[in-house]
Amino acid sequence: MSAEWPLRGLYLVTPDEPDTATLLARVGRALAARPVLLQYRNKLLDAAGRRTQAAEVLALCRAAGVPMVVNDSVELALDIAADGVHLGRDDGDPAAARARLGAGRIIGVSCYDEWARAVAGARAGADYLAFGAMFASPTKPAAVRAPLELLGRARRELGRPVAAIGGITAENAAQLVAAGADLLAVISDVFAAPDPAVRGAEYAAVFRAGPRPAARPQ
Ligand SMILES: Cc1ncc(COP(=O)(O)OP(=O)(O)O)c(N)n1
Ligand SMILES: Cc1nc(C(=O)O)sc1CCOP(=O)(O)O
Ligand SMILES: [Mg+2]
Repeated sequence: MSAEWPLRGLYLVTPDEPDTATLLARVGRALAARPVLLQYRNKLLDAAGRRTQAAEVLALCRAAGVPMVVNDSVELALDIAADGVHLGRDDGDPAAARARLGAGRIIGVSCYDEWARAVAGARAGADYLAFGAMFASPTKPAAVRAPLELLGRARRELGRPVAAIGGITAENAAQLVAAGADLLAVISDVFAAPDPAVRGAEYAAVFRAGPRPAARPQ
């Protein structure tokens, strides 16, 4: 399936849940919050376990009409026919990923706190550029912190949707959207909540108040 453009809204990233039934139950609730994008991410399972989970999460996303990207692996994205991939500094070259995936699939690139990575990612054809960590992250406590100003600068100068990640909560989300974030990438605040559907739905109001979306990259 293709993503709705411009990409703007809640972007859910799955937690490291080893039990597939538990993960699917949590994802099922979270999808009820109508995220614009979901990333399958698991840093603990082996490749076979990740493939099984990713394929099952993709089926839930398809049923909900939500595009799903895979963290780290172009091969896994191709294998299960996901909607794209998210690549960090250790995950391969975004331009090579574009050559493998073609024009229709989503490629997101981690930029951390580094402007040069954002410029290179935009040149390589990334569909969105992710900055973080914006706040202290329960999932990645050692992540480098990124200044809020990078969000607005990327939005103004690079013409790509901008994702913010790291320690985002429904309470601190508004300042990120006001600063220029199009996508709020969230793990703990939604997936550790008693009901991910209820917590996820709290993000909708933040986007109604924020700046206008960035144009789709050419
Ligand atoms: C939306 C989004 N932004 C950043 C990341 C982090 O990617 P990376 O640095 O490759 O770290 P891991 O997620 O692989 O641990 C992300 N996954 N998603
Ligand atoms: C996967 C990831 N990448 C980050 C970065 O800064 O690049 S922060 C992060 C974890 C985000 O999880 P939570 O919403 O629980 O803080
Ligand atoms: Mg990675």
